[in-house]
Amino acid sequence: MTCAFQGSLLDCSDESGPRSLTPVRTPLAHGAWIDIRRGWIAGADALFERLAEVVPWRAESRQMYERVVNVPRLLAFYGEDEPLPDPVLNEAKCALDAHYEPELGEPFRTAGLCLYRDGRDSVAWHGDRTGRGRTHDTMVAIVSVGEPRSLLLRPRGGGPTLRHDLGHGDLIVMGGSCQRTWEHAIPKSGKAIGPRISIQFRPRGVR
Ligand SMILES: O=C(O)CCC(=O)C(=O)O
Ligand SMILES: [Fe+2]
Repeated sequence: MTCAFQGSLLDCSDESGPRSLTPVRTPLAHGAWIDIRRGWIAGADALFERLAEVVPWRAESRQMYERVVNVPRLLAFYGEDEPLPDPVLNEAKCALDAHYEPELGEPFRTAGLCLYRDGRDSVAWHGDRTGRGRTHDTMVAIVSVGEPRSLLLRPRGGGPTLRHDLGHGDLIVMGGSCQRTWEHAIPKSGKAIGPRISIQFRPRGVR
């Protein structure tokens, strides 16, 4: 993928697309950290509408003991060579690479998309530990559009839970040892909550 946009466009907040990438870093215990950039994507509501429409959302099911249960969210996955479903996601990936590649040592390669239709959709506590995230430091960058949902983080060995409400173009990057020493979750909510889409950019071999 080529990055055909000028750095200065990033600061053009009337345009849709990523604004300047000026995250605030919070070090966590055990060598993990998170970066947060609120309202990173301009035009996030329109991006939500386009993604809800064009992405081929799939329901997944999972064997749970002797039952097959539906995973309570819709999913789509774009592998390394697959075109992303919206040009703003290309711009976001290029901006993430420009900012993080010197530290990460490699570009982000894949994009996983999740659609939480309402407060009943959720994802249980987990680390992105399929592949290299289990053994190596890495980064997972998540862009959120639509209605904010709480992303919870807690140390794997126990400790207080952190909570960040993410939506409307917010960016969070989980880095360092976060996928193996911490867990994250999007809990169900009993409130009437509108839909949210998250876009997770990951390097090769991290899932
Ligand atoms: O929706 C989110 O922000 C989190 C998604 C997530 O943790 C995952 O798909 O691995
Ligand atoms: Fe995850």
